[in-house]
Amino acid sequence: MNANPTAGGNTWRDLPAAQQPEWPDQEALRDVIADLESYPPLVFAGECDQLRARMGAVARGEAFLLQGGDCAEAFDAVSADHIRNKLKTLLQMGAVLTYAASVPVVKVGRIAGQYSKPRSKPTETRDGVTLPTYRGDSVNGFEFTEQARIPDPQRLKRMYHASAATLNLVRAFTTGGYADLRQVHAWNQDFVKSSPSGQRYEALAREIDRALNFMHACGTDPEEFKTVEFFSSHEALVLDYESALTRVDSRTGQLYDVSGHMVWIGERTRQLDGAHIEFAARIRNPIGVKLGPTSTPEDALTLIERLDPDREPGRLTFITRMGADKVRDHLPNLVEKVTASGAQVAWVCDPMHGNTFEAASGHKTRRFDDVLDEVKGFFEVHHGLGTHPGGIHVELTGDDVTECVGGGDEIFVDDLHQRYETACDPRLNRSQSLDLAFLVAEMYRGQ
Ligand SMILES: O=C[C@H](O)[C@H](O)COP(=O)(O)O
Ligand SMILES: C=C(OP(=O)(O)O)C(=O)O
Repeated sequence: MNANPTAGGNTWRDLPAAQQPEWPDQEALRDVIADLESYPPLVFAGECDQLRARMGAVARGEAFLLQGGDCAEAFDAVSADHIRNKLKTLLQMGAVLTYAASVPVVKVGRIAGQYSKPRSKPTETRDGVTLPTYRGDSVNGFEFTEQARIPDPQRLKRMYHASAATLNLVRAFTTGGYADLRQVHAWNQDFVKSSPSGQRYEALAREIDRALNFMHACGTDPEEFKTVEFFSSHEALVLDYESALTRVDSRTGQLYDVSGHMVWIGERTRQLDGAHIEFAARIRNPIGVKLGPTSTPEDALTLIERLDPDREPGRLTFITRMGADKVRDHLPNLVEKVTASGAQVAWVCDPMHGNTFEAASGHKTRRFDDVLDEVKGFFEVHHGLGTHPGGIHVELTGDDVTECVGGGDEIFVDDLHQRYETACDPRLNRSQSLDLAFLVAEMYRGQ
């Protein structure tokens, strides 16, 4: 695999690129880019192809996507505990969803690269002091000081190393026996037994138990339970980083962004004539595009033309994030028109980003019920149209934070300050995430 910026990975440079850091020292940036171009890939292009094939199954209605993780990963959270808790939560959710959906669940983390954030405003003001906004650990520091908020390109190298360390541990856990399905099920049984909210899922957990015993009795090779396929993803936001990690695949001569298996383009950077779509069009990774409530069917069709000209199921995923109050009105027209065009995209619901509000305490938060309601609306719309509700994309953590309100072990607005640890948007905590998985599972079975 060769770094070859002349092969087409840099064509975005001629176009307007939204949400890019204003690096104060261009020479330092150039040095960093040169270093990044010399680093080994974080993922292998063949793995990206594998994920594209899995996403093809999602697009055809034969699999379900579970994509989740932090809103913003942080360098100081690259620890065994944080990574393990997050992975454990995702695997537990995956086990419940697999049983309920009776189709393979493709598991993709917002992990090992989710270090850059698009922001609504370029500056932030506190107590009369105005500073540049925090744009993720890949760009500047969270601390509210003038020095910390200066974009520093050296952070792009820290992002690479933090991603490598995270991915290394994820690979070790998922292939080394930690993620054994029987172990994952035992964790779910613990959740059901020990948490007040878990108890309502006892019947489902018992059914899963019986299914595992049945497979065991039938002589299923226990080795098959031992490993799990898991992929990484992040928003391809800072294009200097993404293009420095874009390489020509020696097998095929095509370009891959080897910073992660899947990358997505966000709601704020999906301009049809902008740099991000141009960048995404050049690489062979599976691509996601966020679609908010202002997206039109024409936008969606143009995105398909640009990003999936060959109409290859699995290449393009639309991650809709309408808001619970809008999903039932806005989504049908998009899905109808795209389906009528003959394109086979995967449809995935992000029930987080359209449901954010500010509590009186000043904390950005989301109501668990709104999150659940958006997923419900998403399922309803797809059932109504006979299309496949392909998955969920969720901001979550495996830690017991207090960032979103509601859930079975209810968090109240007054609790938010207790463990509000996100660097950007509020995440579901461990128990809220498991709640969501069980409730989506019930939804799936209620179809
Ligand atoms: O995660 C998404 C965005 O980066 C985030 O919602 C932006 O937050 P802001 O509106 O506080 O800038
Ligand atoms: C920025 C994000 O979402 P959106 O682009 O949908 O606002 C995100 O998922 O981190």
